[in-house]
Amino acid sequence: MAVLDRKFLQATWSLIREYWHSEEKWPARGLLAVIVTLNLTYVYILVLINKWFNRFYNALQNFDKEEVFSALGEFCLLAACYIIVAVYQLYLQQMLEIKWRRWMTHKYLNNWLTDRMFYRLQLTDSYTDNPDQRISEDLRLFTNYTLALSLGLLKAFVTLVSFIAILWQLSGILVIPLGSQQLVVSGYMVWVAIIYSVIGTWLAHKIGKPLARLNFDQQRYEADFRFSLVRLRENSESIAFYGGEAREERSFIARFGKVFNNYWQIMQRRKQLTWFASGYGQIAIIFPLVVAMPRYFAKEIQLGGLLQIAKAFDSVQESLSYFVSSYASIAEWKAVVDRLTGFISSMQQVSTLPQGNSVIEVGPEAALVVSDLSIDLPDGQRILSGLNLTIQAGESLLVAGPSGSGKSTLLRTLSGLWPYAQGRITIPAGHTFLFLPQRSYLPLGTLRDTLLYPGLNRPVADEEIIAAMSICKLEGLKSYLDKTEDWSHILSLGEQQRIAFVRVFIHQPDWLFMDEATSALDEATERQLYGLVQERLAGTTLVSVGHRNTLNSYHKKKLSLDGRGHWNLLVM
Ligand SMILES: Nc1ncnc2c1ncn2[C@@H]1O[C@H](COP(=O)(O)OP(=O)(O)OP(=O)(O)O)[C@@H](O)[C@H]1O
Repeated sequence: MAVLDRKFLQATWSLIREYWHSEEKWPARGLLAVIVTLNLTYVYILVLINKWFNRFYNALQNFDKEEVFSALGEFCLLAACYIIVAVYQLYLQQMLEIKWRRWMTHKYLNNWLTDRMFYRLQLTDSYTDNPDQRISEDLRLFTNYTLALSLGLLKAFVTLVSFIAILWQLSGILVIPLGSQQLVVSGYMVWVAIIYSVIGTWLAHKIGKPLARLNFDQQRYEADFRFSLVRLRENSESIAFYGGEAREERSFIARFGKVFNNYWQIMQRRKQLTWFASGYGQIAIIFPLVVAMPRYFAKEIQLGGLLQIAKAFDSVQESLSYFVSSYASIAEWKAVVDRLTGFISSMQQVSTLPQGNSVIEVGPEAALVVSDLSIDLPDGQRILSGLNLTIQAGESLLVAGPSGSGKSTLLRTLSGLWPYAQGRITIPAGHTFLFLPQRSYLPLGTLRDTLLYPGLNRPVADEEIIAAMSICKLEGLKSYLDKTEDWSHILSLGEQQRIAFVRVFIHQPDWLFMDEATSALDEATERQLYGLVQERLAGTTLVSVGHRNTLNSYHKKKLSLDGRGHWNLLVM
């Protein structure tokens, strides 16, 4: 099967092997062993039921009442075992699946969040669409398909071996007269089943091959469509102000158009596959009876034998046709593996790029020393060239310059986020740093969680939080500390910026970097907050980015950037 090529199998194996060699390997392997045993038991019960058919129908044909009732008793026993095995087989398989998924999800989340991978992925060219979907959806599908398909394959194989033996015994010998010669075929029903299944598999492959690509695309289009809807929800107010509904609707319709068109192609393919698979399945019901009938009419076998042959043929044919019946699932599984492999290789590619913090080192001085620092854009354009700067602890610096001149990018570089920088930045050992972006991030959760974000390694009493809220003029919100809301939609931009100042007063960092952190506030509030920072965090070094002239008076030095690489440092 070209779909299951060597490269795909290698990629799948490298996805699979991690869990089975992890710290959870022994419980997982134990559980798998139980599931495999149940699968084998299941096939064994099927073999017993197949033999039972012979006994029961022969008893019926011979009007042997006693034997019929005894066979019915045997059937009850077999059915009870069958039910127990079927229930636990599925239950334990699902248990293994969710444990495997949990392990993979934790691992992928960790990889995505370590070394700011989530940020660096979107900075680089190595574009991975919807990483969130890789983690939430594809890992689920991967564990589900991998277990279902591999256990299905095992079951098909064991069924095949068991029933080929039975079918071979039951087939007897077929003698085909060829003129004056005779062709003697042993186990002819086995050969018929093999030919029937090989033709079926080949045809299913021909018809179903494009499904792998189509399923891959479908997942991506669905995710893009969903993501655009989420963006509307998140930016509802801006869109409503702009009156952008018509533009949004056009874009939704265009995205959904891709979902629709791709699904339409999937439908067509599935229709062809269903035409074929159901026709193939129907023929399989009658085909063995017809082929085995000559021996029945020749009175070589009884009715029970005929039915047993038909059932055995069914089992052999069904397991040989495993690829036909699971073609759609295999195609989807391949799409999932391709997406996960793409995601992993993007992460690997990004991890080989220089880290944003590769220019940063820790030094003994209580100062931040920038030596010969140059910053580029991802396309190689230089926006800052050869910056030399020393900020002593306790000093204050304002970074100014026209919009787009690279002020925020300088802050990103100082915080170790921006990978396109050369030179050296020495930061003081043991000092704490806090960076406030222009748009304060408000996580989902209670107001208390939001105010303490990203968390402290000491307990913070409510009194301390409320005191910080009061000086930032947010005491009106103190009754909402335990309320869970989407705060970024409720609070005004100015309130959100004041929340960032509450964080400053609670975290009390040694170094505070603020990127236009007061841009949404009136000048009086800005003055009050800067005054409070100078008064209450007297030892804190302040580095601000901003346009307003009012900021000049809170800083001792001013660094001006022009966005073409030049810079100028002024002591005020
Ligand atoms: N992830 C990115 N990929 C490509 N270019 C980027 C990226 N981030 C920023 N830039 C570009 O870098 C330049 C500097 O951006 P930056 O945000 O540092 O400017 P700024 O001086 O802070 O502007 P403003 O005052 O408007 O906030 C801009 O031209 C911007 O388009």
